[in-house]
Amino acid sequence: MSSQKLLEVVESLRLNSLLEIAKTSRFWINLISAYGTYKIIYYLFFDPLRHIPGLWWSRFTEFPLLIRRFNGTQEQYTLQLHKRFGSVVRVGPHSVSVKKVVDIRRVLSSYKYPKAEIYDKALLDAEEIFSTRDEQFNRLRRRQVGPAFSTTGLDSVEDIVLDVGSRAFKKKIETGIEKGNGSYTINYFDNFQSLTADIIGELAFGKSFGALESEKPSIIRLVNSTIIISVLDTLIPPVKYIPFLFSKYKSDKQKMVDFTSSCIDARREAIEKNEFDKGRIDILQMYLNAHDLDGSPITKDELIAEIVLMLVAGTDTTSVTMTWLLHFYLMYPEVYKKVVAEIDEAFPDRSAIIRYKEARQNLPYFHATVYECMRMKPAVGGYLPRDSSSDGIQLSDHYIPPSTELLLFIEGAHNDESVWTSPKKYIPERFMGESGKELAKNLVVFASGVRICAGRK
Ligand code: HEM
Repeated sequence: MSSQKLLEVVESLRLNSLLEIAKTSRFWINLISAYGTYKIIYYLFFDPLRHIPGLWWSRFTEFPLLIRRFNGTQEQYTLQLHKRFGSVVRVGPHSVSVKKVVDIRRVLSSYKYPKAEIYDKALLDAEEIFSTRDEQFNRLRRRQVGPAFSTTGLDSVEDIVLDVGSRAFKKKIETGIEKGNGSYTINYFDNFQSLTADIIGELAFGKSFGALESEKPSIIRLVNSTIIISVLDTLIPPVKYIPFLFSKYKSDKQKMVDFTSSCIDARREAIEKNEFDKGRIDILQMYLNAHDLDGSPITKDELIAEIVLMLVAGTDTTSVTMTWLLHFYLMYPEVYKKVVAEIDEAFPDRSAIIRYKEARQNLPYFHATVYECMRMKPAVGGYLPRDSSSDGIQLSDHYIPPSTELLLFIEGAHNDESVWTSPKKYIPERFMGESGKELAKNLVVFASGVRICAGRK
């Protein structure tokens, strides 16, 4: 027998005996005990997050938190955890929830603590301003689109916004009341959603979607499908490669892309034919004028991704906020009466449309009610996940080691007793006067710092 053959026999014998051992229950009991012992020793003596308070399971898994995310109780649950454990709470093997405004603002103040890995999955395939974790890329995009959100930019489109927004909505309600002989039933969330989509349509796609006039606006379905299929692609990667799975959502997403592409072409054509108003500074125009880091114009795929992102980022956030504001007015009629009295006094002509600057200057109480609404019901609720960077970070009394996911808890910040008195109560007056202006700086409804919401104005 050659030495090679001998070696093969010995190998197979070893393998066979190993397989025999693996068949015994004792082997598995020993293996599990060894793993358990290793984990216990690790979590007691070596786990870098072992000093952060939290429930015992958080050392092993984030699963219980995930369940609460899906059943819609994450916010109340995390608030309870903070009440019990303090301003920084461990909620998973590598993640902590952060509640204090001062800590959250510190993390958000610089690019040193980038968006966490979860953002890597963009809405469409191309990188865009929101999901990028790259500082240079984000700076570039913010610079490029910035003029569209500046005071000059917003002034240049205010009439368009008023036309597709306030005037269109007023007309719809008046017509409805007329047709209904003085009575008109309206789903205000749906209408706010359509109205917001139409405005973003004008600013980012170059035309209103006509959603407000439609009974069942297809653009809302396309946006929702795009979000759903993008989330499914992220959670279950094979979905992307099996054509018949969730085909309706996939086809809607493709329609969304095709539609956006046709809007970009239409604007380009209007520019070529000199039919475009050069004084108009909007999102689409800013991106059409922009160049990438290497000096080349933004590609069509990148353009589409940026434009669709604006619609997704702006529609539900704004309409949910408007809906909550109306809810608060209904729940607190005395607040509503004060708002109406303030408007009547500053703008006695009820048929006139109030412009942004006039409202800003003359309606402090109205603005206070909006701030208080956003404090209590932030449209982007839950967590903003960030990475603790390669140096780690000191937050309140805790040092958070590198590579930890910092879950910046918005409702937590908006209920931080060191900042807000009686945080559970709706008190718009807290935002009045000079002290109110200072207090408003503690709102993180639009995040804060370098990645603050680009569309917050
Ligand atoms: C009440 C309305 C809105 C709220 C509460 C809101 C909230 C936020 C928040 C919390 C973020 C940070 C998200 C994170 O870091 O994960 C954000 C980012 C962003 N928002 Fe808004 N948003 C609103 C409206 C809008 C509108 C109308 C637009 C555009 C038309 C917009 C565009 C963006 C963009 C582009 C970013 C990404 C900025 C960056 O990462 O540099 N948002 N928004």
